Amino acid sequence: MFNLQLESESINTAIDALVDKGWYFWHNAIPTSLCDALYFELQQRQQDGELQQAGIGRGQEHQLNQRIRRDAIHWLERQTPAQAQYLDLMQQLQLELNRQLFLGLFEYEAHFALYSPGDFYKKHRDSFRGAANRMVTSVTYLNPTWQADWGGELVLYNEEDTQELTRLMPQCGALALFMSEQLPHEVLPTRQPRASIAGWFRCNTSTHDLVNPPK
Ligand SMILES: O=C(O)CCC(=O)C(=O)O
Ligand SMILES: [Fe+2]
Repeated sequence: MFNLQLESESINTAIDALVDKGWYFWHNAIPTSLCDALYFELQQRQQDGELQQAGIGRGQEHQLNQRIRRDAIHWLERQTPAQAQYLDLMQQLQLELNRQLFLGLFEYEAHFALYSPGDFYKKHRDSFRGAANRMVTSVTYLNPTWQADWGGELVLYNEEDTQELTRLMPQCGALALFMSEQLPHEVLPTRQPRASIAGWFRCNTSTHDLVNPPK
């Protein structure tokens, strides 16, 4: 697995969709071999007790809230070749987003997420009060197979939150992209362990008198 690249034509399709409708579901975006390696790593980290309960908010506002989200996470920091390859692919996407949308994205952050049976993430937007610097959300799904009756769909709603836009099954190698502040979304309760990498392309808001929040 060397020099993996996202297909440039598909990147253009994805960016066009983000502009037109605020979201895109990219089937088979991430090569299966890389997904397998990431899936294995996530399972290993769970067995070794290296996942942490996910929280809501950052810094002082950070609080565990089991009623809203129940996944367990681990931040990616290029600890393994698989993590580095995944982050390289997202960097490729970031360069194109910058070039085509002039978003001024300067950073990408991502964590593994494991939803155990019964886990969910209630409807929310991916930005925090006073730190609206997440521009585009990415979620890659790692389970080798997913069946329709296993639940765990990602549901996207329109900006006004009056209507469901789509319901996406966490299929292996698929990459969901959407505008972070715009679209409310939720993860429906899953019946099987559900493995993913959630990430955010962020822009620098420090120039607007906001201090960039710590992880
Ligand atoms: O896993 C997903 O499909 C979405 C996760 C999510 O909304 C989040 O982590 O903010
Ligand atoms: Fe989210």
